[in-house]
Amino acid sequence: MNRIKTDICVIGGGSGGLSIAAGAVQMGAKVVLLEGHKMGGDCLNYGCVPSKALIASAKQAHAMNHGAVYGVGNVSPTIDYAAAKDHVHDVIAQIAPVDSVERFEGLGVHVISKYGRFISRTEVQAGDTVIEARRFVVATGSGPFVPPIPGLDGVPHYTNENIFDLRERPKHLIIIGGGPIGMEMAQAHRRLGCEVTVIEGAKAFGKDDPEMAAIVLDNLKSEGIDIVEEAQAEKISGKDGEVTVHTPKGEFTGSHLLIAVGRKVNVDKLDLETGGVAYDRSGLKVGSDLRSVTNKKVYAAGDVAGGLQFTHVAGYHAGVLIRSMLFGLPSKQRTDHIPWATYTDPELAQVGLTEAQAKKKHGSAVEVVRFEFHHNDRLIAERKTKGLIKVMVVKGKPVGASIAGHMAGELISMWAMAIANKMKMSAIANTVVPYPTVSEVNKRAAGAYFSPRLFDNPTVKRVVGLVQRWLP
Ligand SMILES: Cc1cc2nc3c(=O)[nH]c(=O)nc-3n(C[C@H](O)[C@H](O)[C@H](O)COP(=O)(O)OP(=O)(O)OC[C@H]3O[C@@H](n4cnc5c(N)ncnc54)[C@H](O)[C@@H]3O)c2cc1C
Ligand SMILES: NC(=O)c1ccc[n+]([C@@H]2O[C@H](COP(=O)([O-])OP(=O)(O)OC[C@H]3O[C@@H](n4cnc5c(N)ncnc54)[C@H](O)[C@@H]3O)[C@@H](O)[C@H]2O)c1
Repeated sequence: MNRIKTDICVIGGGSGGLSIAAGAVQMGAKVVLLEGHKMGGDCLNYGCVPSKALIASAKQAHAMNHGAVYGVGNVSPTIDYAAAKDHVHDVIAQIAPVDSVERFEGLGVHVISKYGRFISRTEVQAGDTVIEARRFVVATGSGPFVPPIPGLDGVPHYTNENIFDLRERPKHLIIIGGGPIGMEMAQAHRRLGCEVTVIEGAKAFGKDDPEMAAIVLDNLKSEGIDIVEEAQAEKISGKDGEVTVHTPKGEFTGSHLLIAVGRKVNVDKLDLETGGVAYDRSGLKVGSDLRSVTNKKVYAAGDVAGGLQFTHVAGYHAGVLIRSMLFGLPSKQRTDHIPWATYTDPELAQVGLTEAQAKKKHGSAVEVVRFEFHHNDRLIAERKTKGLIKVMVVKGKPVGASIAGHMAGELISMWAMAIANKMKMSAIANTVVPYPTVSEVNKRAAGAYFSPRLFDNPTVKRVVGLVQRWLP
């Protein structure tokens, strides 16, 4: 058995683990990184990257079919589903070197391509190596949760781990789960020529503001996606090529089945009990400093840390941990400024509190300002006018923003910056943005906050009247 002593041992080479390893080694720490499967983790191999690449194929197909309104005749594109998957894998391959063993070894990280498990409170074993570290970071991510629905075991089905390898185009894809994975995949497949049915046990986009979700859902339905809400999948039957999902709202039969009902954290290979690391179904039990509540040598990052499950959150955790592990400085995570976006068309994005959450927390102190996308000149030119921004404001400061519409995922960043830095609405209103850009919707939302204060204010009118009489 080999033995290694190191400053930091990172378990998991996905979004969180790689950010921590790269940051820590470049700042002078000795780092060992354990990855039992593919470097880059879920985001690169089975998540963000392949899903956004497939969405890009779908967007292209949709554009070809919808050119006439711009004076460019509609054409019915020839869709080669297998070639779209080649594009997906080519995109993964282009990004993979950044996350590769070679790159990390080049940075000075000792990479061990094995799964790690705790063999004591201070040691982890990976293959035939025992690593003793001053600090461990568990960044083992999550995988698809496959629910125990009767009959599912006996029927072929897909998850995010194998849908990107499917090369025959599904005639009719049934998706169980109307969260971000289900809805992104639903629209991508619909636009690539599949019939699509989404079966959702509660409300689709249930974590988002219902008014904003409705804007996106209307569009998805108008593209021909059948979305059945409040229809819990209770039983599955069928065989290869003909799968039936039984729900209280009826039976739905398709050719292929995708399961997208949430995530299960990866803790089973870790032997956390032996490491004295407490955990539950949502991940390691950590404080706001991301440190295990039962073993002070152990920290968590990313999906396994029990909070929001996004790549940018895993990256943010890396920053929080580096501050505390490398410099010994107090460092806590915040969650009020974390944005997220779902990359349907139109997109759906959120940061901070939704309208309902803001009203619950701040009562009558919250003011909600709105701006509809169809007033934006650039969006009119692009014919992308379905959309709305709502900003929740308390004492002149934004506490949340919700956006449904073209480029919502880009637009939300300005509000994430404002909330992260406790900026006032005036900071957005005072910013000059180029005309004609979609970003003007942000400024117009801030303007909507000040308009009544300036234009419907009798004192302002009186002052202006007086000044005008005296000015030469
Ligand atoms: C279909 C899909 C689309 C998504 N789209 C987006 C998006 O657009 N934007 C976004 O922000 N997020 C998106 N996400 C979420 C995002 O992928 C995750 O939040 C992110 O990958 C979490 O990073 P992580 O480092 O926590 O875990 P992961 O990236 O999953 O990495 C964990 C790594 O740990 C390894 N591992 C596990 N156990 C061990 C062990 N015992 N020893 C050694 N290695 C181990 C695994 O093999 C894996 O490589 C998407 C997810 C899915 C499924
Ligand atoms: N654009 C992005 O950033 C992006 C994209 C995809 C995934 N993700 C991440 O991955 C996570 C997981 O996504 P997800 O969509 O799998 O999960 P989710 O938890 O967001 O949604 C799952 C949905 O499945 C429904 N459901 C559960 N059991 C059901 C059943 N038996 N029958 C019918 N419906 C059922 C739930 O009501 C829920 O609406 C997200 O929360 C997010 O953190 C992010």
